[in-house]
Amino acid sequence: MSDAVLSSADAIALQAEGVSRYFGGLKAVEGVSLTLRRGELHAVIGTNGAGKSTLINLLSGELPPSAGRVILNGQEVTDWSQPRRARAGLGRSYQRNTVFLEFTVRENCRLAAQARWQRAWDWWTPAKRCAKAQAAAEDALARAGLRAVAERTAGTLSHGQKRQLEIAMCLASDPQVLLLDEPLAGMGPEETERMLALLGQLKTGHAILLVEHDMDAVFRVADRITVMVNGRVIASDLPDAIRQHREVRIAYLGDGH
Ligand SMILES: Nc1ncnc2c1ncn2[C@@H]1O[C@H](COP(=O)(O)OP(=O)(O)OP(=O)(O)O)[C@@H](O)[C@H]1O
Repeated sequence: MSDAVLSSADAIALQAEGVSRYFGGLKAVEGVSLTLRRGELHAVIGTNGAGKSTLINLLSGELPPSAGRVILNGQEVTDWSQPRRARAGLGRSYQRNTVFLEFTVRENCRLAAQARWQRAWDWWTPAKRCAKAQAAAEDALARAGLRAVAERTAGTLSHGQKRQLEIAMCLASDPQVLLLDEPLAGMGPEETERMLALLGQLKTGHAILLVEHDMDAVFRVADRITVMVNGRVIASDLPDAIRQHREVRIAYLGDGH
């Protein structure tokens, strides 16, 4: 079959088709299909161990699926490595902090940008002379609202600023699709507000898949919500419909009324 998958809507940025991942006998992700559109923030929620991070790993290419297909911008990428998917426009952030604490905010962004364009490089050229990576890093710093602290050592940032920096590092690789794993974890109210504002802005130019436990935040920013329980999708709909969804209320929100 041809790599090119015909898509009726150009707006579709990323698709999972019947994606599964087994760890021995454990079905961590089972037959998940999901569509992520440009300009959309699509949240994936579910209880601990529901398979959300595993799903992100399958989409980003960090884990191969046991079954199913992943399609990025109309092209099947199931067999592509994570770096190859990143070069094709798929960016991700992690639950754990991946910032280099001893480097400045700007240096962290430049490193992330360099990873994106390394193929086009002469490795003997010092990093700071790579104009494309520099420009991408500066743009990412500005979009993430971190210009004022660009020269600060990352280790001196607040927790919320570090999470913002992670988003900036993701943006520095110039992705069209952002996979964000719990960007609000451990944030106070003010930091949460700042991050939600940032996500709202980023939505315009990106397709965003957000895994998040903060339900208030999810229902405020999400255009669509997919609910996972025990590796499976039990509902995928607009936020208002998810709120009313009986199975979701029983399985996840804790009541059936
Ligand atoms: N590398 C692995 N090897 C074995 N089991 C794994 C592995 N990664 C995840 N699992 C298991 O797969 C299931 C789904 O885990 P996953 O981390 O995807 O859930 P999650 O929804 O992201 O949970 P949380 O909200 O707690 O982060 C869990 O039972 C977990 O223990």
